[in-house]
Amino acid sequence: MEETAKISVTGTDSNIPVTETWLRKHRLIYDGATRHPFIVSIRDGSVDFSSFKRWLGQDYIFVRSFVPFVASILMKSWKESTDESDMEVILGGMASLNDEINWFKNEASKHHVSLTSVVPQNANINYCRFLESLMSSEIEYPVAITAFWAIESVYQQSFAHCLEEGNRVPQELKETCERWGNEGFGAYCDSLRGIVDLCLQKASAEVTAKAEVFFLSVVEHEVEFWNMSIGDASM
Ligand SMILES: Cc1ncc(CNC=O)c(N)n1
Repeated sequence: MEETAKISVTGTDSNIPVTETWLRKHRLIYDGATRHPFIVSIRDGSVDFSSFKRWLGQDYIFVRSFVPFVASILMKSWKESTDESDMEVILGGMASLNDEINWFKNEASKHHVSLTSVVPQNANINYCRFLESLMSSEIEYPVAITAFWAIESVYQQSFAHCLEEGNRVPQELKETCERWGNEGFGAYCDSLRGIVDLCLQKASAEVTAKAEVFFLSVVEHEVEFWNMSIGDASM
């Protein structure tokens, strides 16, 4: 009882960081993204390789749209952030995307996936459109950085879950899991989370409420993205 009484609905309780209140409040939907059947199948080794290849090709397209999105966050942090170190965290994220694009090309050739002939599927198109809408100058920095943290953290938690004790990840997919599930990427996500919590501590209730809506949208888009990867017919 004590515990629940402390949870603030608006996220303005200064004792509990906003991201913590959201993760408690939206636990089920969040776990739906980080424990999706596609992720579970990678973890237990039952993954269908055609699903993996589909994911690989689609995610390459997503990551290419993600780069200008991160660039727009960098711009917003330069204009709107009160903390100089934000820019360095975001820049670090951008730098790793450069490496990531090369990794995708290399991985695709290993699995005989032709990246130039991948046709973006609906879930991907919708997600990329969503990213583009967040690049608008109308979107406040705290809202945009919230979405950014959520996007990175769903991948980090999903792939870190694959690497947990007792996993049966196929050899060919270990590197993929390591890419987002490694400790360094975890620390980077924690830094982003810290930025979000600090930003929202200072933000208005209106901006905080808007950030929560976008947090949930990210989680929903991530679920749709995994659904698309396993070839869900409803896509
Ligand atoms: C659909 C999706 N969400 C998050 C990430 C992780 N961020 C950058 O790589 C990703 N690659 N793809």
